[in-house]
Amino acid sequence: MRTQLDIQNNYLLKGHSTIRIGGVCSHFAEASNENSIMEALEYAYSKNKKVHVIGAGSNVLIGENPDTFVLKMVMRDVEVIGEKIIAKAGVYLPTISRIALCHGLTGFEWASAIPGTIGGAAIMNAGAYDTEFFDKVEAVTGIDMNGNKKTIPRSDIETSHRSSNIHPENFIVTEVSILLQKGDIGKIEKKMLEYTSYRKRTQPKGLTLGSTFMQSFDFTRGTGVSAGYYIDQCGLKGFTVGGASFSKIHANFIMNQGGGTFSDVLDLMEQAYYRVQEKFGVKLRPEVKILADSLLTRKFVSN
Ligand SMILES: NC(=O)C1=CN([C@@H]2O[C@H](COP(=O)(O)OP(=O)(O)OC[C@H]3O[C@@H](n4cnc5c(N)ncnc54)[C@H](OP(=O)(O)O)[C@@H]3O)[C@@H](O)[C@H]2O)C=CC1
Ligand SMILES: C=C(O[C@H]1[C@H](O)[C@@H](CO)O[C@H](OP(=O)(O)OP(=O)(O)OC[C@H]2O[C@@H](n3ccc(=O)[nH]c3=O)[C@H](O)[C@@H]2O)[C@@H]1NC(C)=O)C(=O)O
Repeated sequence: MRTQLDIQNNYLLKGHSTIRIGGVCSHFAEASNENSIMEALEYAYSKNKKVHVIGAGSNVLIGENPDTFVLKMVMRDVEVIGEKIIAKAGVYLPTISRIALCHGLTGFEWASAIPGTIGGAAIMNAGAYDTEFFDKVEAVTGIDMNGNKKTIPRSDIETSHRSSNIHPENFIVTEVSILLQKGDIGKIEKKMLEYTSYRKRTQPKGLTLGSTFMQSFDFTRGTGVSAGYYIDQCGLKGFTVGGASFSKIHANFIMNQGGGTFSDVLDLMEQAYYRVQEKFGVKLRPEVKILADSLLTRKFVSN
């Protein structure tokens, strides 16, 4: 019998999401290498459970008691070869920005205060300040749900706003190769400070999942429009359900004010979805990933 992986039953997930909401999953383990991923897949298959991967949990809203195997990526090695940085999936984005700065490499300044991991960023095509994760990616390596290892070159990866054709239900990202350019250390640091300062001015601190909904494309203006703009225009800043509210600083951020629940957050999302649709005819699309067994009563999630 294989014993390397420490699998825990009936595990409380709350601490693994940055909004600090979430119930008990049937199985939980931390993957520190590829073997542990293989072992988790085998075990989940034997128990007929789906595997859900989490990184920093900065974008995942966790339901009451998901009957699933949650695998947290804690693979955190980083290698720098010339202008290339090869990072394991559990490495935090700001760590890469700081390593790039130390090596005088430019192109990853945008991520210096983004609270996610490389793996989460690859699945979601993370981005900020008109830059996207895949702008600097050379290849993504991972393991499919049958246990096969595969490296996907950037040329085979299709991306759009906050999405790529790498889907977590088929593929667990283990490593990303990022190609940057030599730059001026002073300029790199200045850019990082500017981004961090913009973030501090425009986004709230606290228990949140960052942007709740994606930007919507405005065809007349030919640009993406912040969901925060639409939600704000509907007068929802500060609007509260139970222990959760829309931030007074940025309307697209839902804050857990203490004691907020999964259903409080879904109720807020529902309010925003229907009010924005009524006022602007725009259908907001959730940016947050929802880890829950059933959402059949919440039609807005799949609209
Ligand atoms: N621009 C900004 O200001 C912010 C951006 N973000 C971005 O949101 C993303 C969240 O990152 P993170 O907190 O680590 O992710 P999460 O832990 O929140 O996971 C989000 C989803 O991504 C999938 N996932 C995560 N890691 C992996 C992996 N290694 N392999 C396969 N699937 C994976 C999972 O899908 P499943 O459950 O289906 O398995 C999970 O539900 C990042 O892209 C981050 O940059 C977050 C906050 C602010
Ligand atoms: C926070 C995230 O990413 C953020 C990223 O940090 C910022 C900065 O570049 O740009 C996106 O937000 P965003 O579209 O809301 O951009 P912001 O710069 O915050 O806001 C744009 C504009 O919307 C308007 N706005 C925003 C919030 C608000 O309450 N009211 C309002 O009117 C303002 O005009 C503001 O100038 C990303 N979100 C998405 C879904 O693209 C995340 O992914 O979790």
